[in-house]
Amino acid sequence: MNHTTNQSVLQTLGWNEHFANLFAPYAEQGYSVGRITLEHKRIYRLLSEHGELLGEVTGKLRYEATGREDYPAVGDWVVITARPEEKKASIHAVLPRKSKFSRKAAGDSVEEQIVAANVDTVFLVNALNNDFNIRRMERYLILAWESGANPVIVLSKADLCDDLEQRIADVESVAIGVPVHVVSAERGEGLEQLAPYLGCGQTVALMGSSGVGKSTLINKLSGAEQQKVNKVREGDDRGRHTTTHRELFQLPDGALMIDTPGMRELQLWEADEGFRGAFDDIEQLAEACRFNDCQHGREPGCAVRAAIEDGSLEKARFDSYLKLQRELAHLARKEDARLAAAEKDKWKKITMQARSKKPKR
Ligand SMILES: Nc1nc2c(ncn2[C@@H]2O[C@H](COP(=O)(O)OP(=O)(O)OP(=O)(O)O)[C@@H](O)[C@H]2O)c(=O)[nH]1
Ligand SMILES: [Zn+2]
Repeated sequence: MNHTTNQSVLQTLGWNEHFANLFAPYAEQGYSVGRITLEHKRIYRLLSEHGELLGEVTGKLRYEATGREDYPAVGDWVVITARPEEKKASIHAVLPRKSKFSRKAAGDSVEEQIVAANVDTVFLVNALNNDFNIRRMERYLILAWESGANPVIVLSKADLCDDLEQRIADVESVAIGVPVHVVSAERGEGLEQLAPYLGCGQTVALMGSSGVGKSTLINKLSGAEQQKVNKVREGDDRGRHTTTHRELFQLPDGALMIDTPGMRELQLWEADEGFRGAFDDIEQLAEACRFNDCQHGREPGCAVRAAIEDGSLEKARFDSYLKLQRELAHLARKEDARLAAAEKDKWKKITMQARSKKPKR
């Protein structure tokens, strides 16, 4: 492959100048680059200028990793040496992420797990039928603002809604400045509004609870025939067909869609910035409180309570603000405890090493 073909293959995967600059020092040393489409037990599927490869991280990367977040995630650009004849690659490094969605890793450990990286736009999907939930939307907005991707609200199942105006007004009251689009995937209505986010090389992720219509939407955006769009059929060496699962895949118009199970059930992870972004209205009100550290309880001169009393701030939104704030504070305390334990552990190891180096008497 000549240089221009390589570049154009990468561009269809979302490569751009930003990543090219980060990659430059590696390029000089002869490394290639790939984009992760699937992770399973630390085996990675990736797309590259050499086609699709199975990747494994090098011992050096593993050695230098301090936590799960240092390993590749779906959507990551990784520095590789490719062995195209074996369809394999060694993964040497992960390029710094432009955006990332994190959640607490499963189990008791308090560890960050990245479920999607380098997402340009996240579609926050909420159904307009009985499942409609404005409080859930606030939670998704925190995650979106924290991630660094641009949130876009997609209100689905428009065909099942008869008070559309009211619903849109409700959404706009919590999603200040966020684009809102109303669609019915089933009827194929409103989907053209999503086109601007789905240009060639753009990466889009879907977030929304079970049953809101994410799969239906993906199917519609992928063209009608494909039932399960993230299952791509392809021939293997023996000419039989095998089904390959991917969590990052290309839509016909050239966008990259990320649909990981992790995105579908994202729990809050540390999100101070995201919290401030999602509750910018309340944060701004709070600036007018008499006391800097006003808790908006019984303090005199509280601008937030005044806004609730005069009806300009909804009580339910304020309650939600407090609840999410508590949840994040709880998470932060657990994380602090984990860091303290890790620090203690480290010193224990160092002390033990020092002891073992002492000459035996
Ligand atoms: N009336 C109506 N029904 C829809 C629409 N979109 C999806 N549905 C239906 O809603 C149900 C759930 O849709 P899915 O696309 O499977 O939802 P999902 O978000 O992918 O759900 P999970 O896979 O559980 O996360 C299905 O029965 C769809 O047929 C729509 O625009 N209108
Ligand atoms: Zn106050």
